[in-house]
Amino acid sequence: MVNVWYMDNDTSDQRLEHKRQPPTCMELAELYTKTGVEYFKINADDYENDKELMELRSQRGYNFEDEITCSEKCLPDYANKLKSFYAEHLHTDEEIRLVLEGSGYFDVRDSEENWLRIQVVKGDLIIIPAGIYHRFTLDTNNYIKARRYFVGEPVWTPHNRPADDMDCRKAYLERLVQLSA
Ligand SMILES: CSCCC(=O)/C(O)=C/O
Ligand SMILES: [Fe+2]
Repeated sequence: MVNVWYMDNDTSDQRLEHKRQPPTCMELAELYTKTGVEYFKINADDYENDKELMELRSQRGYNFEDEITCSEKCLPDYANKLKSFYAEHLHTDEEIRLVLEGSGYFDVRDSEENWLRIQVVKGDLIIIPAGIYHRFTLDTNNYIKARRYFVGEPVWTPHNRPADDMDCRKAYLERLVQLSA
C-alpha cells in the first residue's frame, strides 16, 4: 500500500523521508478528496496484461506510453533534470506514472499549502491532476524506472510556480472545491 505523510519543514537532503514528528499519515481516500491525486496498484511484472491498467488505458484514452529511468547512468542531463523535477510546478495535463522498479517521492500541495509526500514503489500507479502544484524526487536509493502515459501528443512541460493565472490551475481549484464538498 502506498504511504502518504505530511512533510516537515526541514530543508536538508530532499531524498530523506521528511516525516513530521510525530508522523502525520494520510489514507488514500483522503488524499483523493484533499488533492484529487488517484492511486492504483498494478502488477508491474506483467503490466501489459494487468486488467486494471487495461481498463484505465481504454476508459481514459491513454494512447501514448513510454519509459523513463532516473539514475545517474540512464538519465541524460541527470543533475539538471532532477533539479527541475524538484522545482514546484504544474502541468496542463495529468501526470501518470507506473513504477516498474525502484522508488521515489511525489510531493503535492494540499489546499492549505502543506506538502504531502507520496512514496511510490514498484507497482504503484499514480495520477497527478493537471493544475496541482507538485514536485518529484528520488529517495536515497537514487533509482526509479517508470512508465509514462498520456492522452494524445505528450506535453511534459513543467510550469514553475507561480502559475496561478493558467486555465488548468483555475479548473483544478474549482474541481477541488467539488471533491472536498
Ligand atoms: C518518476 S517520473 C520522473 C518525474 C517526472 O516525470 C515529472 O514530470 C515530475 O514532475
Ligand atoms: Fe511534474
